[in-house]
Amino acid sequence: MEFVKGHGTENDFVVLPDPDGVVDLDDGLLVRALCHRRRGIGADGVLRVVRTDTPVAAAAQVDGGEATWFMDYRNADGSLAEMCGNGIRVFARYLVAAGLVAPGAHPVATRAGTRWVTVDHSGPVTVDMGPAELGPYSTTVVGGVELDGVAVDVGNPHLACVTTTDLEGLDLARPPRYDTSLFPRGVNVEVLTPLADGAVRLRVHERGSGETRSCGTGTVAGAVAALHAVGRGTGTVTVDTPGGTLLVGVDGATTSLTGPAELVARGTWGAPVAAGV
Ligand SMILES: N[C@@H](CCC[C@H](N)C(=O)O)C(=O)O
Repeated sequence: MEFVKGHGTENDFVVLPDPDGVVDLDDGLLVRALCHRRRGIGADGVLRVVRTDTPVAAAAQVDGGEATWFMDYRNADGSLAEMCGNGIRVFARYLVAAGLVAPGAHPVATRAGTRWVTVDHSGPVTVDMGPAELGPYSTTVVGGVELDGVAVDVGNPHLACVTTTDLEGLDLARPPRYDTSLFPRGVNVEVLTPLADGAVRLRVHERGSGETRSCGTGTVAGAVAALHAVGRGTGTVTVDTPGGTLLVGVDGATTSLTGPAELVARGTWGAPVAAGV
C-alpha cells in the first residue's frame, strides 16, 4: 500500500491514496499501526484520499457537491473526526503533487461539509474553514489546573481557553477533564494567550491524538475565542503554535486558515523489506 507522509506546522499525517475506497480502516487497527511512532510510520492522523462517488463516501454521508475528492480523516487512535484544518491543507497539496487537481482553488469534501482550498505546488495553502460557531462557556482541568474556556464548533468540537497561566507549565500530555454532557463526542482543548498585537500563542490537546504540535481547527477556535474575549467578532489573528505559525481570518460569515503544508516522504506500507536495503 502506497503512502505519503506530510505535515502542516508539524501536525503530521499519513496520506493514504485509496481512490476507490477499498482499504478497510473501520476497525482502527491499520490507522493505529500506521500512526504508531515506534512501530509504524508515526503521525497524528491518517488522510485517506478517496473519491466522493464511492460507497465509503456514501457511508460517511458525505455530500460531495462539486468535490471529486473526500478527505476521510482518522485520528491516531483510529477514531473519526469531522474536519482537520492542517490535514486538509496537506491533503490539497497531495492532490496537486499527484496531478489529481490543477493548482488553484478547488473543493474538498469532509464529514463537516465541503471546504474550498487554494493551493499551488509550493507556498502557503489557504482553506476556507466555514463558520466557527461560539457555544457556551465551560471549564476544563489540564494537569490539575482548572481553566475557563468557551466552546467553539469548527465542524469539530473545541474548548478554547484564553488564559494568563504560563502555557509552558501546563501538562497537556494527559487528556484534560471536561464536561461530557456538553461534549458527548469528546473535545479538542486549546490553551492560548490573550490577544496582543494581533497574535496569540497556543497549545492543544487533540481528541484522539493527544498533544500535537499544532491543530488547524484548534487554531481557528483559538482565534475566535481570543477575539471574543476582547469583544470582537471579526479580525485577523496570527497564531504561534509549537510547530509553526498560522494566520486565521474571521469575518461575519466564515473563517480562513493559511499556513505551510509539506509532503516529506513517500513509501510502501506492508511490503517485505529485503535485508541490506
Ligand atoms: N489536527 C486537526 C484536527 C484533527 C481532528 C481532531 N483531533 C478531532 O478529533 O476533532 C486540525 O488540524 O484541525
